[in-house]
Amino acid sequence: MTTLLETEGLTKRFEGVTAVDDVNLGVTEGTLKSIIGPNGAGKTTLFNLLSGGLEPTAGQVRLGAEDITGLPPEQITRKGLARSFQITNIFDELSVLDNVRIAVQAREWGGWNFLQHVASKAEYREQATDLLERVDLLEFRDTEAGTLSHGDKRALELALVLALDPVILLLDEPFAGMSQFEIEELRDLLDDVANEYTIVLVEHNIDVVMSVSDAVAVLENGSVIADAAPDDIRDDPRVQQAYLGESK
Ligand SMILES: Nc1ncnc2c1ncn2[C@@H]1O[C@H](COP(=O)(O)OP(=O)(O)OP(=O)(O)O)[C@@H](O)[C@H]1O
Repeated sequence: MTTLLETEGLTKRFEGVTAVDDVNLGVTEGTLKSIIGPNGAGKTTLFNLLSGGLEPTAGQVRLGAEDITGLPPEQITRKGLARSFQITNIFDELSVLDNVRIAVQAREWGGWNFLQHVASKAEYREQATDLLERVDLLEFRDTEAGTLSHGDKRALELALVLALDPVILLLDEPFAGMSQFEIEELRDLLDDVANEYTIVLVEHNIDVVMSVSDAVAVLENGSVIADAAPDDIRDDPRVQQAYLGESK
């Protein structure tokens, strides 16, 4: 099986803190890998190193055979690694459909700066409609995006990421702040999307992680202390001590 995304010796030091410490991770094509760990373990920092938001102090990030270390986020996105933008990327006053249409068009134009011409292009509209169907939001196509429920905004956000036509998706705590009902809906959607895409999920919700992941990497103090199938992670005493025990 092909490793699509890989880090080697990835390290990020802030003043006095090694947030990510010599991390070697691989994400196999077609799988969903979750990254978990207690507060301050380095998950967000790792996520930002993978997606280009931060430059590492040392080490490498590879997408396929290509070294993408230190590239700016837009370039990394263009190479096929798309990260979720945590709702802030949604245009509240625009309709749900227009939000996705702009994202599709941004991809075609190679970036987010080319928002003109959005009104007329039938093919963008068609692609956007397909994506809304994909994330079960078609019934809300004409709704103002800002009025969607929290859960539906997450689904819209997923459509925006898919609009970039990625080879790999990085999702940063998509389940945060959701009701149980919304969690279950988004989990089903994620499960479905995971059949088609390679996904990296940073997530606090252990139940979700255990049910959707093919593999789980556990960070503690910036280091990977375990990286295995969910069942093995559940049974790993170091993980129980570092993380799972904490949430009980
Ligand atoms: N910009 C920064 N400057 C200095 N220290 C930082 C910076 N960003 C993160 N850190 C430190 O790096 C460590 C890892 O933080 P990070 O936010 O990556 O952890 P996390 O696992 O995402 O935590 P959480 O689950 O609370 O979001 C922490 O000790 C944090 O205080």
